[in-house]
Amino acid sequence: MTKILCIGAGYVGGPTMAMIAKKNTNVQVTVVDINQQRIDAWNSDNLPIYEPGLDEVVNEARGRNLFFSTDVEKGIAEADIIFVSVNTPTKTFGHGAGCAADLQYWEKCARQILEVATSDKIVVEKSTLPVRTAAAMERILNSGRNGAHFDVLSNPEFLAEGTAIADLDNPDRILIGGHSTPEGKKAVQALVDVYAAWVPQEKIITTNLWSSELSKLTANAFLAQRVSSINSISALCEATEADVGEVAYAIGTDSRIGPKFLKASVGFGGSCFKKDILNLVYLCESYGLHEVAEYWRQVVKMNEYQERRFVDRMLKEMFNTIAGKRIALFGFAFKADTGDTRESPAILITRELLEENAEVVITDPQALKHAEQDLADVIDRVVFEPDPYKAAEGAHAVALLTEWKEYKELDYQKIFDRMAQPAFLFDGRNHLDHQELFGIGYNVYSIGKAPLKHI
Ligand SMILES: NC(=O)C1=CN([C@@H]2O[C@H](COP(=O)(O)OP(=O)(O)OC[C@H]3O[C@@H](n4cnc5c(N)ncnc54)[C@H](O)[C@@H]3O)[C@@H](O)[C@H]2O)C=CC1
Ligand SMILES: O=C(O)[C@H]1O[C@H](OP(=O)(O)OP(=O)(O)OC[C@H]2O[C@@H](n3ccc(=O)[nH]c3=O)[C@H](O)[C@@H]2O)[C@H](O)[C@@H](O)[C@@H]1O
Repeated sequence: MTKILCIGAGYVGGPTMAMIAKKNTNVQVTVVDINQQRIDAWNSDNLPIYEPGLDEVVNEARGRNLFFSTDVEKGIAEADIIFVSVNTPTKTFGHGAGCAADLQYWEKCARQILEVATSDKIVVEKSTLPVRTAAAMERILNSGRNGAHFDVLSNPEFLAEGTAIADLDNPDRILIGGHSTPEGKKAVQALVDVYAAWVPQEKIITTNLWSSELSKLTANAFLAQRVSSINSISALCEATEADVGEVAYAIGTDSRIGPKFLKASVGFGGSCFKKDILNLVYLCESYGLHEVAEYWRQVVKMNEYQERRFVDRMLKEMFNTIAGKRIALFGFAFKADTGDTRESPAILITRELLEENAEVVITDPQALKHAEQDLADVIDRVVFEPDPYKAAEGAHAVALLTEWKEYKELDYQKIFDRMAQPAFLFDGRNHLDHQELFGIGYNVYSIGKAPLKHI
């Protein structure tokens, strides 16, 4: 029986391995992590991440051919294929701080594999990494003296949070990068076989290692660029009374542009877009490609502009002062259907509102625990309220920051009746029915559209 190990039981490692185990009943899959609490949660009914459909997949495979453990060494010793899916955050210190990828967790794993392994292994980069990381990994792994041989593959993950299970079940493609040597090809084929259990062969793309590594950074950069592009146009729409939704629809019907990822918003968040673009920027800089670096850096700059612009607009429209005013933030997660708040625009927006001495109340159906951690240093200045009606009680403004479905279904008349007047609603996701809200009496401000105001 083939044994697969995954090091790192996070947003990628957990769901991805659960799907591999579900689809390959003849393969034993173990997911390990140094975080005991996380592993305990994976072994409980209360999984450590919120992801629609995840419970069912885990329940089907866990205990059968899917196991979660903190015994990293045992896992390494027994495995034939080792996925490494540890975090690769932006470096916060030393050379490349604020831009380069921090590879310390990855390298620690490589060294631990080298230390423990006594038989040949295929080591798969699942984490998102700078181009040519595999070369460094190969050098570390194959520096051992116990005769074990390691083939390094790149197999980046393209799932999006909130739709991880659907993305894993029916991926647009699986990308596997490897060497074209006989051993390299054999390793690639072993990984192709794992995915071929449910993914059609024509969707499994094999490339050289460097193309695979670079494709992951490029895919995220292109996706984020689309969001920044439409957000830049949203600013122009607000200045000209064009409607960004109409513009996005009109351009998206061009089959060369396509309709996806053109939703103007308060800004993109998530653990990866910013990190991966900065990683790309750093790589370009280190190869002396300064113009290319600057081109991509602008995508991140535009996103920061969009986040700040949202707060500036709130301030301006609420008579240039929000000091002492209660502002209810509807949603803190970086997108709907996840409890994840990493790089959520809500973090910067909360902090900017606090700078203006506003009284901030945060509500979110899944992300309040993470919100409390993100705002630990200002926790006594923020109220966390699971009930959106209570959050909005006495508020001068509601700002919708996450497009949770439940926010469409609230009774906005009831909310309006309990708010301070004039009542403001800032829809950072263009998620609600603005005409209806205006009819109730709200002053409605959305992204890239003319405001609907009574005052
Ligand atoms: N979150 C997402 O939607 C996506 C993330 N990625 C990439 O996947 C990688 C992982 O991301 P996430 O799962 O979000 O990170 P995460 O932070 O949720 O999980 C990483 C896990 O690795 C564990 N870990 C770190 N060092 C370890 C070690 N030496 N031994 C055992 N466990 C160790 C940590 O304790 C943590 O639980 C990153 O490179 C990210 O860029 C790629 C596609 C999607
Ligand atoms: O490498 C990663 O981590 C992943 O990053 C993104 O996935 P994710 O960040 O989970 O979520 P997205 O759906 O891409 O949304 C990212 C951000 O962009 C925002 N967004 C997205 C689309 C859009 O039209 N407008 C918009 O503002 C979302 O609200 C969210 O804040 C990519 O979509 C995945 O393919 C990739 O695997």
